[in-house]
Amino acid sequence: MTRIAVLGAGKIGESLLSGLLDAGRSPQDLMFTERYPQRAAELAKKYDIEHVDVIGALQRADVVVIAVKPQDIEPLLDEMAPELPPGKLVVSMCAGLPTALFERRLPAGTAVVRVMPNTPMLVGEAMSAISGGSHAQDSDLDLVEELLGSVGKVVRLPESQQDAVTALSGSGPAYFFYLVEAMIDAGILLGIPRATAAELIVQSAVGAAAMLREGGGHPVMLREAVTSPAGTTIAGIRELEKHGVRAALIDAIEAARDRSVELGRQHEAG
Ligand SMILES: NC(=O)C1=CN([C@@H]2O[C@H](COP(=O)(O)OP(=O)(O)OC[C@H]3O[C@@H](n4cnc5c(N)ncnc54)[C@H](O)[C@@H]3O)[C@@H](O)[C@H]2O)C=CC1
Ligand SMILES: O=C(O)[C@@H]1CCC=N1
Repeated sequence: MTRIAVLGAGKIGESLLSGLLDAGRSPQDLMFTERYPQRAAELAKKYDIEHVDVIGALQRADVVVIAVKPQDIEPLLDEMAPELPPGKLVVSMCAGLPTALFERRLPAGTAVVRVMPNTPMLVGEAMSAISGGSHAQDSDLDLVEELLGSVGKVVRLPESQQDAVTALSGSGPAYFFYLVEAMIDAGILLGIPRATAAELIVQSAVGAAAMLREGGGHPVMLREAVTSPAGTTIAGIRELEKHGVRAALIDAIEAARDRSVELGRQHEAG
């Protein structure tokens, strides 16, 4: 069985470990590093997975998944570079960081796959986009697709699209959570208790997501079906248009894309 080490067990690292366990992977095939001892101890206990140091992870794992913040990548690469044995597959989940950075800093010929996942991995509903670096073979992409396919959907894309993907599906869940949060606030304004408002909105979000995915309908047609002539929905839609919500979302996603590009540029000289 492929042994997987996750370097940096924060939100994404934990989501991956938890998702892989739920998908049936044995705890013996998983390991992680984590710089905060208390966090490491909590996770080792919760999931019965071994906490190892970086050298142990690089020696024992077949696939090394990097899940530290882009801002923390430099010291980790310094630690990895002299210790990475040949033949290991390096998978980066770091926003903005190009495969070329890892290829430049790790031993020559290292196979690198860049992934942009998202936190719904925790419940087996991730959207992950994967791109191979210049030494990654089809078999490396197949392996990463199989791993991430067990915790959600996977698409293969050219690396040039990864910054846009980061803004769309990497950050995307945050924008849905933000909308849900705002809609619950609206319920409070209208005098509905918070718990009831949350139940109404969360189930509406789940139902709408299921219609988008399983009903195969176009979002415009689905929205039109809710929008009756002289009805309630159009009164609300007029306000959304008046406040420029569509343009705000487009601008938000463009800003997130730009930030991803910037995160990559910060490491260009390294
Ligand atoms: N949170 C999200 O929704 C998504 C995050 N990402 C990417 O995943 C990566 C991780 O993000 P999060 O999990 O949100 O961050 P986080 O801050 O929750 O987790 C990072 C973890 O790495 C640990 N760490 C840092 N340097 C380390 C080192 N040298 N050795 C061992 N552990 C180390 C930190 O203590 C922390 O627990 C980032 O690069 C981010 O761009 C990608 C997609 C979605
Ligand atoms: O906010 C971030 O930088 C990370 C990357 C995509 C989602 N969260």
